[in-house]
Amino acid sequence: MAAPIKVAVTGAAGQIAYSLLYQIASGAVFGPNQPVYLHLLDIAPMMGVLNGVVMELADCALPLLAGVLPTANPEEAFKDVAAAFLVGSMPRKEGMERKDLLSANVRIFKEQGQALDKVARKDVKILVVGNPANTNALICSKYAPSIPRENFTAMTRLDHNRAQAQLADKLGVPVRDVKNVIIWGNHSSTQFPDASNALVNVGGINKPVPAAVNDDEYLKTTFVTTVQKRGAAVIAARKMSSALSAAKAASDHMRDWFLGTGDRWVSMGVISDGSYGTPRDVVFSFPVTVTNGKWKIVEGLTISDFAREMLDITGKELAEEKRDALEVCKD
Ligand SMILES: NC(=O)c1ccc[n+]([C@@H]2O[C@H](COP(=O)([O-])OP(=O)(O)OC[C@H]3O[C@@H](n4cnc5c(N)ncnc54)[C@H](O)[C@@H]3O)[C@@H](O)[C@H]2O)c1
Ligand SMILES: O=C(O)CC[C@H](O)C(=O)O
Repeated sequence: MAAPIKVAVTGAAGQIAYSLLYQIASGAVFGPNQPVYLHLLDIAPMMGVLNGVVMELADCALPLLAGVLPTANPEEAFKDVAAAFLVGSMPRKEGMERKDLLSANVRIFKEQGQALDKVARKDVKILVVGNPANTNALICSKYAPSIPRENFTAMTRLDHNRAQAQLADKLGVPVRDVKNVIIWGNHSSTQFPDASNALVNVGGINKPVPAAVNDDEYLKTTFVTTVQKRGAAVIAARKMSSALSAAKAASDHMRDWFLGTGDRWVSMGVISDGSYGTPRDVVFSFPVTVTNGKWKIVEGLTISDFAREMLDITGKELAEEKRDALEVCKD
């Protein structure tokens, strides 16, 4: 058995963490032979609730859980961590605009970037879940200059999983038989869910999804808007933002980053190098593959005129969010 790794989860008393912690502590993320020591961060008024979560984790009697540290101090939470799930921040409620979140949440990621910079391992892998996730990841990285920028990622895996599930449903196949959908851009309603390179396994042979669906209009309209608006639809139905599916997506993202993507690509918000004509230095969701713990943007895909337009819209929103966030962080 390997030595335990320290893993931080922020917003640990919240609803996403309530599903996520079990997945991490049961081995679903770092593998069945990797013990974990959980560092759980939340704000001081939530320490009572957090202690309840700590009790429940103990009561799960999980063999891979080497220990738990609940804390309200970011520097304690991030000390020597190999992985950090940055979930803690305010979720959007019905009636709130996503932009309302930016000023409320972006400061949290400035402070946490500074703490990570001081005390985390320099090879720490950071996944930002808290919204606006892409821009929060960018800000966190900006305030942690001693950690490589490629170690900061934002979660678009939930959108990726949603897109895969929509296509599987449309084609009447199990979700595992669809691969290589892409979420481009921001984790927001400007994201571009793209099925043009997706494959479906039919009788052991991979076929292009566009040919199998045979309905371009659906792929450009209903498919795109359903995925773009899925988070809002869950909020409207549950009166709370998605949590079970968000936790599953966070597990998928970190597992694939640590253990590799195999024969499929996945969507991750990563620092843009300008690939596919996107704005540089924003956290943009691309198709990536991962080997030996390093992600790489999938290159050489054809971008249609329709896709170009969609990539430009979401890129413009990210550039605007970056400007607004830097303004908020000035003081
Ligand atoms: N990227 C995605 O796909 C995705 C999907 C779903 C939700 N989200 C986002 O995830 C975030 C969390 O959602 P939730 O449903 O778990 O919310 P929640 O309100 O249930 O929990 C959030 C927790 O964060 C804590 N918190 C607030 N400020 C903190 C700070 N400075 N440090 C540490 N903890 C802090 C709160 O006390 C609370 O316990 C929201 O921003 C939500 O919009 C993102
Ligand atoms: O606030 C939103 O619009 C969405 C919340 C969450 O990010 C999701 O995708 O389910």
